[in-house]
Amino acid sequence: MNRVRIKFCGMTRSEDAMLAARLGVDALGFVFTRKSRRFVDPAAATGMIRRLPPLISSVALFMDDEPAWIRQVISMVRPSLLQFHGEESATDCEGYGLPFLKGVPMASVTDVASYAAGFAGAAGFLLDAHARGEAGGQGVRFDWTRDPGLDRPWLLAGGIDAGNVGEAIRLLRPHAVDVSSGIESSPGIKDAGRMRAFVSAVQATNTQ
Ligand SMILES: O=C(O)c1ccccc1NCC(=O)[C@H](O)[C@H](O)COP(=O)(O)O
Repeated sequence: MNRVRIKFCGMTRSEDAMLAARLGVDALGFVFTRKSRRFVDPAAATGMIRRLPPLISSVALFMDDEPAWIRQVISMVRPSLLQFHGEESATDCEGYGLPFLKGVPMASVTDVASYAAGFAGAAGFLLDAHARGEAGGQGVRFDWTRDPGLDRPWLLAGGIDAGNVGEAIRLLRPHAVDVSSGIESSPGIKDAGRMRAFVSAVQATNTQ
């Protein structure tokens, strides 16, 4: 069975990013929409990313942001991937020449496969609990008995933590899990113990 990948999202501090790297996390998300409580300045994110060891993906997250801002962030940060969390169209998402993930607002989307079909160029999808127009990173989960029916890679997000990620993986077998609130002491401030526990819980499912 494939190893389930891990993405930590909403990184704002270098010490958290470095610990995530040591723990073997596959991807780190940096939130560049000012709608977020986890907004990080692109210069600060660039510094964090440059200190990371090779082969860890950096993901730049936006939500209905101005193209000029997105281009500015890309030219400074040089992320591996983009993540769009709002009402961006497929054309919007494809316009930057980088692989991208599209967030799926599960509270509003009943047919996930049809939604995904509208984004043929997506590298993958991030299924999150919130409704259309709402920010992610709320620590809320969706109904994990819903089969998304996707034949492309997707990340499970929303309300996962060390205590429930094992159950989530067993039920859904996502390509990856994405967590923000579940490893934090407050928005954007990651907790070392919660990060360690989360990675251990995911690794335990990889040996089952
Ligand atoms: O994290 C945010 O503040 C945020 C704001 C606006 C749009 C998206 C946002 N986060 C998206 C993510 O990828 C989160 O990691 C995902 O929603 C899971 O969050 P959580 O339920 O807190 O683990």
